[in-house]
Amino acid sequence: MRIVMKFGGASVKDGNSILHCAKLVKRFSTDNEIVVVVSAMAGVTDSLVHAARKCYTEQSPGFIKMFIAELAKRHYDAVNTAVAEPHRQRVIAHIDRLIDELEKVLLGISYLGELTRRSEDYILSFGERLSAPIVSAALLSIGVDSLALTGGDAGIVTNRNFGRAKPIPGVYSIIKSRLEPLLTIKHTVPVVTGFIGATEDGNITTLGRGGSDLTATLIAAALDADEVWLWKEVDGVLTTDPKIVPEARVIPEISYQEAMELSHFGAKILHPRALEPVMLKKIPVRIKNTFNPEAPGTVISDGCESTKDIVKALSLIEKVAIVNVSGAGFDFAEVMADVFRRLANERVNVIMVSQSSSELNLSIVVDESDVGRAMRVLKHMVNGTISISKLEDVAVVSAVGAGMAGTPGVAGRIFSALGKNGINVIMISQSCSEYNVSFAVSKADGRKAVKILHDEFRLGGS
Ligand SMILES: Nc1ncnc2c1ncn2[C@@H]1O[C@H](COP(=O)(O)OP(=O)(O)O)[C@@H](O)[C@H]1O
Ligand SMILES: N[C@@H](CC(=O)OP(=O)(O)O)C(=O)O
Repeated sequence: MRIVMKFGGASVKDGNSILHCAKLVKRFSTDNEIVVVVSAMAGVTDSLVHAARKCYTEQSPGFIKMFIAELAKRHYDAVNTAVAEPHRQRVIAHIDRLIDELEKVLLGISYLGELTRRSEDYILSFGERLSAPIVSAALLSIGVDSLALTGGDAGIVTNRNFGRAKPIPGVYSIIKSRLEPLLTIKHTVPVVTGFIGATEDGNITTLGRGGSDLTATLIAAALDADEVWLWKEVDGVLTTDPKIVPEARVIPEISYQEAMELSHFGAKILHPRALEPVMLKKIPVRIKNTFNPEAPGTVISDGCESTKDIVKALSLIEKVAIVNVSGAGFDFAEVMADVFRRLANERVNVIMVSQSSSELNLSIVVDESDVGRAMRVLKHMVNGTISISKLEDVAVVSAVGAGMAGTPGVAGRIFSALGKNGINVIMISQSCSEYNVSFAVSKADGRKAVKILHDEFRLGGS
């Protein structure tokens, strides 16, 4: 079989975990062709975001020194645990070069007081650029031939939408031309940096937070892989985030459509766009636990849509806000078109929409970090008839399941359970596919709402 295996940040959090991942790859590489995709070590991307923004707002040479020393130490420690000589020397020299480059970039940001999306992507790329060579060297240390590549080296060519870049048309043939010979001629295991790509002229881009899943599925589609295995710190796709409901259970099978709904509505188990490339080619995606590899995990595929479960899983997005456009006495379609054109031009990610048209009232859920920009672009529309307002500290809960389609009374059960427990619903949305009912509540009620519905639909069993 040809398998693309992605190891997330929690799976490569330290040297012991990296060695464990390398041994997993070795175990499966004897009978299979494997491409490995890795994320940055857990927490590294967040720390790079923080460092970039701190350097932008203040000149902080002391902070940079400390940050760089900690980052270097974490990676050296991992190398010392996971990599044997003679590979250790080589990978340490590579890390030294990257760390030196990162320090210079951060100093540059700090002195110039300028941080563009492009330079931010460049800084964020260091997480994966540091982890991939360590994983590759760990493989070499246990006798598995391997080569580390950046996303750009592997042919992940994207547009220039820094921060949320999209692969260009024709990307599959570029990826195939770069990776196929490594598998079929060199018989090596490529270790590709997740999350990052490059523009046609070589500038580093990122695919959006959590984007390593997307790197894996893009490569799988390009190489016509038999399966994608996403190694995570959980046993599979669960009925909800176990950090919210510890009794959440593994879902053995879930359809592409259901998994897409869940990830779009905040389930951090999967990047929201990750399934697009594999869905068309019907390549199954397995979610497996790095630290419990014998567990069967979850298979995401076509053809498991018929299910007796009405609600299969619940998701929660906590950091969102609602923007309201309201008024009367104008062409409804024209105003809608204008609102969404303005938001699209500003690259505001629209999470959910609800509207009434008797008198215009359009409610749009956006990410908390996008609300300022959304208000700024929409305020130009305010006149005698249109007004714009925002509501912050909101959470969105989604109930997902293909079995909801055509089953009467599901929405009734959801909202009466919430009502009985005193939870006020601010906004509701359900598409015609009936795969999902989503609603907004105050942020303070979000987790409680998930727990109530998990009990109501007996998702924890019994
Ligand atoms: N429905 C869900 N099923 C499983 N995990 C979920 C779900 N919703 C949210 N999560 C969270 O997603 C995380 C996924 O695991 P993680 O190893 O962090 O993935 P990665 O490193 O690949 O992003 C878990 O920590 C878990 O808390
Ligand atoms: N390191 C990137 C990409 C990624 O996918 O990471 P993870 O697999 O740990 O979610 C991020 O934190 O966004």
